[in-house]
Amino acid sequence: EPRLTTDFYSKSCPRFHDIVRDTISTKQITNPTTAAAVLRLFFHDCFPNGCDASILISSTAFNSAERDSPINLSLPGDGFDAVVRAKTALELACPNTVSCSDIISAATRDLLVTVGGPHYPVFLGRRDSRISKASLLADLLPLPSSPISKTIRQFESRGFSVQEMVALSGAHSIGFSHCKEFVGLVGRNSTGYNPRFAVALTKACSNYPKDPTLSVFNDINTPNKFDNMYYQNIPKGLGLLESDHGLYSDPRTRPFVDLYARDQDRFFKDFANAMQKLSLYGVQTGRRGEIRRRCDEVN
Ligand code: HEM
Ligand SMILES: [Ca+2]
Repeated sequence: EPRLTTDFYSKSCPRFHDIVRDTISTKQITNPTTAAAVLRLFFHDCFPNGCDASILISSTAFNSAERDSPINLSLPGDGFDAVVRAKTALELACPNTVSCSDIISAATRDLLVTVGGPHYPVFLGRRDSRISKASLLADLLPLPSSPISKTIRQFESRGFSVQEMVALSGAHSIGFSHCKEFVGLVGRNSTGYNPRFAVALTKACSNYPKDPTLSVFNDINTPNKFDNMYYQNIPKGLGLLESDHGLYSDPRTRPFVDLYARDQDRFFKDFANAMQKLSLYGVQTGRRGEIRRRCDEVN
């Protein structure tokens, strides 16, 4: 099995990195929600069944694809659009050469850097899947309402430690969540929400049954900056999702929340390593898979 390398396109597409960086930074400037959109797209592509761009395939009359499974319906169009733009530019420069899955990984890293996150090397040479089925996705991604033990098991079964899970959750330092993902639990006493924050959230979401697009920043203090504020918020009851609070009520995860809250360098280091590890999870190389011509359909 060939291994991924950082210089995979150095001969076949020498401008690969420049083209990805240029397209996504233009997109991020016109639409600042792009970074979070692509980061979540990356997670939802890689975590269930490996980084193979299966998330980008559109459904057909004969196949309901991953992106149409309920958990993926809230993935913002800007994430898909950013990848498609980079693919279009890359097909002009180096036709039939660059996989959509490599674009997702490189774009995620570049966008993280534009919002203040750590830089890490991106290994390349992934091939794209020929299969994308909504039905195969059931229960493979964590839900905010999942018991933390279940989420830990999901990460451990893919080789990720509890510490890596907590570090990756720092992705919620940027982006937003729709009201329906958290509002049901906000008013209950048993949960970890700061009472004033709970009142503000209830108010912000009061019209959500009529307006399902209503949403709230994941990190109320620095919503557009990738930093360790997410971990500083949680002990104060300012985490948005029940799964964010959950990291503080469980003795297995709590020490890492405290560690990352006081040490941003340590968070960046562990996050970068865990992102690299996730970007290699379940990849297809060599003769497996294909280089998709269009990211939204198999060749
Ligand atoms: C650990 C369990 C996790 C749970 C339960 C969870 C759940 C969620 C939910 C419910 C949303 C809101 C989606 C919406 O309403 O549109 C969200 C947003 C987000 N998640 Fe997670 N997530 C988890 C881990 C991760 C990881 C590991 C990453 C990336 C490495 C990630 C990246 C994101 C990003 C960037 C957003 C914001 C998306 C946007 O602004 O468009 N999440 N997550
Ligand atoms: Ca932040």
